[in-house]
Amino acid sequence: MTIHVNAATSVDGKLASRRREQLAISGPADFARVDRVRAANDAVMVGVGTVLADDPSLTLDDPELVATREERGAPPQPTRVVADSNARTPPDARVLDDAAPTVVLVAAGAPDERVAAIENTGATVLAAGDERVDLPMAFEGIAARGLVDVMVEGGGELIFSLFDAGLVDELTVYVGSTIVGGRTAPTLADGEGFVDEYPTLDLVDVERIDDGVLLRYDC
Ligand SMILES: NC(=O)C1=CN([C@@H]2O[C@H](COP(=O)(O)OP(=O)(O)OC[C@H]3O[C@@H](n4cnc5c(N)ncnc54)[C@H](OP(=O)(O)O)[C@@H]3O)[C@@H](O)[C@H]2O)C=CC1
Ligand SMILES: Nc1nc(O)c(N)c(N[C@@H]2O[C@H](COP(=O)(O)O)[C@@H](O)[C@H]2O)n1
Repeated sequence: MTIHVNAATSVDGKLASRRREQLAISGPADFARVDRVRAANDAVMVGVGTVLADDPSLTLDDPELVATREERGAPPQPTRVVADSNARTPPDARVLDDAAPTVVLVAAGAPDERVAAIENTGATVLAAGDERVDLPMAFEGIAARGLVDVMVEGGGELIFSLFDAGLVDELTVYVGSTIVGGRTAPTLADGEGFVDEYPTLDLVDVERIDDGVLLRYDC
């Protein structure tokens, strides 16, 4: 199993503004790179905070990338995965449309009626953990369904938990040339934050793309 986290931040490390609305930090070349990373993976994952804030589709729009996947015997679109302990994903969210398969990871305590509403859209609901999605257990569950190479697009709460659990293999961060600011604006890694011990990463590549820089780390 491999877990590749990719995100775009401002120079000051923000994923979005304090309004928590989707912010285009990447330029066209970086968005095209993100699509190639999506195409290379079995699944594209976000936390429910990103679904509620951005209503992303998490699909491939470029027919050439779809064709490349089909040539290697993969499904046309990667499976979308949402970490959503309490089944808060709205049934009309774009991640629950029929453009690609979707797995919603919930906790055992998720309300039955919300789980049923998600299942009625055709998505698969997998329970892992009691109160909150247990990420190692959840990844075992999706690996059993053949989803072994996973790209995670955010947001900061989910990314922190993945580092906290030691689950990240690769991190790519596109740093756009802008300042967002705001003490409550989401950052690359939010959660409780580390103290005393911090994950250290190996910087393996630096590349200029559009008007920013792509940093690539082994974790
Ligand atoms: N620039 C970029 O590259 C990106 C920017 N964004 C931005 O980030 C913001 C959203 O980020 P954020 O609010 O952090 O949301 P996340 O997408 O990280 O979702 C966080 C939620 O995921 C759920 N979750 C389930 N299991 C876990 C777990 N084990 N660990 C952590 N979270 C878990 C939690 O809700 P629950 O307890 O209900 O399960 C949690 O509140 C938006 O403003 C969006 O625009 C997002 C992605 C990329
Ligand atoms: N790589 C990257 N650069 C940015 O500037 C971004 N704002 C994001 N956001 C992520 O992309 C998702 C949108 O996906 P769709 O275009 O709707 O498929 C969004 O939800 C974030 O995960 N990423």
